[in-house]
Amino acid sequence: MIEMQNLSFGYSGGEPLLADMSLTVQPGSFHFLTGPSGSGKTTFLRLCYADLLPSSGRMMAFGRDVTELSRDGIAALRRKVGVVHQDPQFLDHLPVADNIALPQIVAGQPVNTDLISDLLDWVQLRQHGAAFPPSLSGGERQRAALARAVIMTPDLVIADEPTGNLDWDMSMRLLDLLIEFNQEGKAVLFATHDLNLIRAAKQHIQARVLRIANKRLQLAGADL
Ligand SMILES: Nc1ncnc2c1ncn2[C@@H]1O[C@H](COP(=O)(O)OP(=O)(O)OP(=O)(O)O)[C@@H](O)[C@H]1O
Repeated sequence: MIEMQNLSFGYSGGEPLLADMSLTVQPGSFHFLTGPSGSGKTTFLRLCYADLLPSSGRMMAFGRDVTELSRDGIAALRRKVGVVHQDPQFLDHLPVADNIALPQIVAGQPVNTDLISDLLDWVQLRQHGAAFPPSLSGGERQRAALARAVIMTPDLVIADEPTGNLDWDMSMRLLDLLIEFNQEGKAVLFATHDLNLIRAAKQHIQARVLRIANKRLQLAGADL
C-alpha cells in the first residue's frame, strides 16, 4: 500500500533530513518507528500520507505516485489513511461524537450514527459521546482521536507518538486498540520512543521495528 524507493527529503529543498529511504508497507502489517528526537520521524510519517512530497526518489501510495496526485487524489488518499497525533486537536465547541463524525461531514457523506455509536463503544467512550473535548483526559482524547481516524474505514493508521503524553496503562489501552485494528487485516505505522511498549506489542503481534538514524531508515534488531 505504501512503497518508498530511495526517497530523500529536505525542508525547503535544503540539506536532506531523510536520505535514500526504501520501505514497503504491506496490507495487514504492523511497523513501529523509533529514532532520536529530531531524527525525522514526524517528517517521515508526513511523507507517508502525502502531507509532504519527497525531494527525490519515489513514493507510491495505493498504487499511485504521490507527486502525480491531483487535489482530489490527495483527498482520496487521506481517506485511506487515518492519522493520530501526539496532541490531537478537536473542535472544542462540538461534542465528542460530532468530532468523531467530522471526517464523514468533510467528505460530504451522511453521518452514520450507528457507526459512531459502535466506535464510541470500541474506544470505551460511550459515556463521553455528548461531552465536549476539553473535559476528556489525555487517554480519552487519544481514544477519541483513534475513533475519528478510523471512521472512514482506512486501510492504514499512522500514529505519531500517540502515547507520548500517556501513562503506561493508558498507553497499553491505546496499543490494544491498534492491535485489534491490525488484527482486522489493516496496517499500522506507529512512531514511539517507548521500547517497553514495542516489547509488549511483540508478545501479541508480528511487528517490524524501523529506526531512523543518521538520516537513514534501518530495520532494528530482533532483540527489540
Ligand atoms: N516545517 C518544518 N520546516 C523546517 N524544519 C522542520 C519542519 N518540521 C520539522 N523540522 C525540523 O526537522 C527535524 C526533524 O523533525 P521531526 O519532527 O520530523 O523529528 P522527530 O523525530 O519526529 O522528533 P521528535 O521525536 O522530537 O518528535 C527537526 O530538526 C525539526 O526542527
